[in-house]
Amino acid sequence: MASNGGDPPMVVTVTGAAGQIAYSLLPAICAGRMFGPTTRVALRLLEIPPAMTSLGGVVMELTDCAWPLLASVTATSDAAEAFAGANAAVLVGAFPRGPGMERAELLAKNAGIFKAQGAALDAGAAPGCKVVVVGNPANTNAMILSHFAPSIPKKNISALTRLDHNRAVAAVAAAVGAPLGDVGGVCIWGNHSSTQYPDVTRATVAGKPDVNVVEVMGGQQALSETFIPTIQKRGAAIIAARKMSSAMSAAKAICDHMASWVGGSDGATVSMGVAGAGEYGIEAGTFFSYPVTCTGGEWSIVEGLTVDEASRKYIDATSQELQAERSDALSVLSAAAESKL
Ligand SMILES: NC(=O)C1=CN([C@@H]2O[C@H](COP(=O)(O)OP(=O)(O)OC[C@H]3O[C@@H](n4cnc5c(N)ncnc54)[C@H](O)[C@@H]3O)[C@@H](O)[C@H]2O)C=CC1
Ligand SMILES: O=C([O-])CC(=O)C(=O)O
Repeated sequence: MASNGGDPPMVVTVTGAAGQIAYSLLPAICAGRMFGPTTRVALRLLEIPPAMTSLGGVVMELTDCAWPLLASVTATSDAAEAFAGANAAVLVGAFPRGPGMERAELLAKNAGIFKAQGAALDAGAAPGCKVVVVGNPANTNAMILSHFAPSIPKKNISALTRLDHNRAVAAVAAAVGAPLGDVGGVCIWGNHSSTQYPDVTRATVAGKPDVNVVEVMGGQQALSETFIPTIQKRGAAIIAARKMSSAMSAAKAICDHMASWVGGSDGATVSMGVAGAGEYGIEAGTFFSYPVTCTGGEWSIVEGLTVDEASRKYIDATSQELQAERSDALSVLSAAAESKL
């Protein structure tokens, strides 16, 4: 991964910086988990005014950690200040869902945040700024953000589905009794929601070419009845248990997402919510989770995969949900924006 030892630090904006994901994420960034062990970072932390006192405490803690890679910290409730010169932006700030809610129900609360922050990014981000949207509903919020940030290339905006990917990899590794790092070929298709399709039909185990992961996991019916709904509903299970949504695992996934994107995925397939060009029959421009590889700071959708009939049904269902969320976003946002989204 690139070093910037003698260069100006990388400007990294994190929104929702006083929230629970950020509390796990910020130390991981400062420890080099996102941009590597030699890249210094200048953190720009954005919060809403009522959370600024709490954010002040987070800043005190970051300072007290004495991170060698932390060049500076700015805490602000001004989006223009937070995004000015950003080389990377992690958009966490949003309302989380509570027990019994679907993520799409957050749209009415969160759409306005991504409209405003899209405009602020558009005005101030550094050229080449890489953006990951975490706040839910993440795919649709990424679409809204992209619309209001027309100067930022769509390829530089993404939605986080790496948490779902990591959940699926962990489940496969446990099922086949292999180390996590040996599992490959797993991916998440579609929306970061309960319609997502965690796909293990091409999963492999390094050094064990004879292992058929689908068979070891009980065959297609068992996948449909157990594995797939377990991954789809994992976020809800965590909320039911913690009374708060996932945070530690979300922070880890955000670091993985950015580390793969910036530093490369070493040929491995990972999952990112990105605006494709119509691959696999998905409407072009939809922020859809695809299997991707990353190299040279760019993601590429893995093309030419065979999609079996069962997989196609799941992919179509999650695609339809995203189209419905898009319509909901249209009705939530202003009439002026509606005609163009
Ligand atoms: N894509 C994914 O895989 C995941 C997404 N999430 C989502 O991430 C979001 C944040 O989750 P948590 O950190 O647990 O929530 P949290 O409630 O602990 O923290 C969110 C923070 O965002 C702040 N905030 C609200 N509006 C803001 C704005 N306009 N600008 C800046 N900050 C703002 C709040 O003051 C709060 O401190 C939620 O929408 C949650 O559903 C959570 C886990 C995984
Ligand atoms: O489920 C939620 O609302 C939080 C989240 O996105 C996840 O844990 O995947």
